[in-house]
Amino acid sequence: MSTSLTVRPAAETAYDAVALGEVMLRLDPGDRRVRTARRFDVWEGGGEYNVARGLRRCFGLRGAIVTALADNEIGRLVEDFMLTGGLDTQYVRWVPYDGIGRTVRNGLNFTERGFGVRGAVGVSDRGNTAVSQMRPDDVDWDALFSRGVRWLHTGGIFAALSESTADVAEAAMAAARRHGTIVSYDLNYRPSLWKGIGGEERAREVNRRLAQHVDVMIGNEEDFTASLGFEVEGVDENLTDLDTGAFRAMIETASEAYPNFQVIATTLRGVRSASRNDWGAIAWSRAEGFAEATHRADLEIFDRVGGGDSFASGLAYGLMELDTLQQAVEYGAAHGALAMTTPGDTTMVTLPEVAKLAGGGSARVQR
Ligand SMILES: O=C(O)C(=O)C[C@H](O)[C@H](O)CO
Repeated sequence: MSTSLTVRPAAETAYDAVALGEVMLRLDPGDRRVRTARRFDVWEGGGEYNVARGLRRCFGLRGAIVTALADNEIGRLVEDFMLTGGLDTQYVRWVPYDGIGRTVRNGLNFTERGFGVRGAVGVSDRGNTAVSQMRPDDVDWDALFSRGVRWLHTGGIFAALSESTADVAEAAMAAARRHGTIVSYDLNYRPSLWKGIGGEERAREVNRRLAQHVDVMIGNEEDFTASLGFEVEGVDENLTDLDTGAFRAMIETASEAYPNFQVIATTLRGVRSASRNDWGAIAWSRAEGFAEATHRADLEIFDRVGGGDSFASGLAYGLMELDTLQQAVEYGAAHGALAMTTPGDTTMVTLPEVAKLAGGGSARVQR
């Protein structure tokens, strides 16, 4: 266990990680475009879910997902993916389907991954979903967390789904902390979601309220600015001439504003094109101070969606199972980098691959 956090020992818990969030069906046109597609690959994805699934599938920890789905064939396909992802689905709330989706439906996410100068394009079709209609008392949070949970992960995507989901997140986070569960939150600012419910002003009000229940706060520079109002001075959106000093200053300000934050972590991604990034990460903890992951210049990317979530799951794994914040941030950055080499939103890589890259290994053929 890292010296940055006191995480409950696995032996006295039912789950290592529980995620609260939406799980959508991702429709992926492969190397073509959505607008001219004739067939799609399907995957599942959701910012919060991807983290628990990564902890299960790559890192071998025990996880559950709390979400809601309309009970139709699409919802059951998402369930099939979640079962393949290895998460316990007993906390999925199944809402009767009305036959045409007038009152309740499941989220669809059409995303093409871009190539070179053509950026990735995402179109989500996720209004009026079962998960957006969740209420705080839909789940008996005290019953769940009294079973013993080491880690809860949720975030700013779930909080932005409707007027009610921020209250659901707050109920879950408060209950988790009452039972000694570490709470992580990825700000994941999505302007398209906040637009219908009060825009950036509401995003800040909601995220500032929820931040008071967070132990481990995660986001990139845009997230910290749009969601919490902390500026990273002097960087442009492509992070050219990256100066990590500006990130350190922002993190110090955030740590003073929220004494409950034990760890703050941000990815450093300079987007050179759809298929190339500069990639790194910086983390801070109250106990250990700053740690920076190895900076990877000009990283090749196959599918960037979910890279930040895989960073979060590698970081969480490190904070639960490894010794130092430096190891945790290296595992996060390595897992994020590797997850972006495969299609879909979720990880397809193994713990030995993450450990090797985090330790400075190369991509030489293994046979
Ligand atoms: O939940 C969303 O908004 C998505 O776009 C799904 C993706 O899996 C997720 O955001 C990746 O971080």
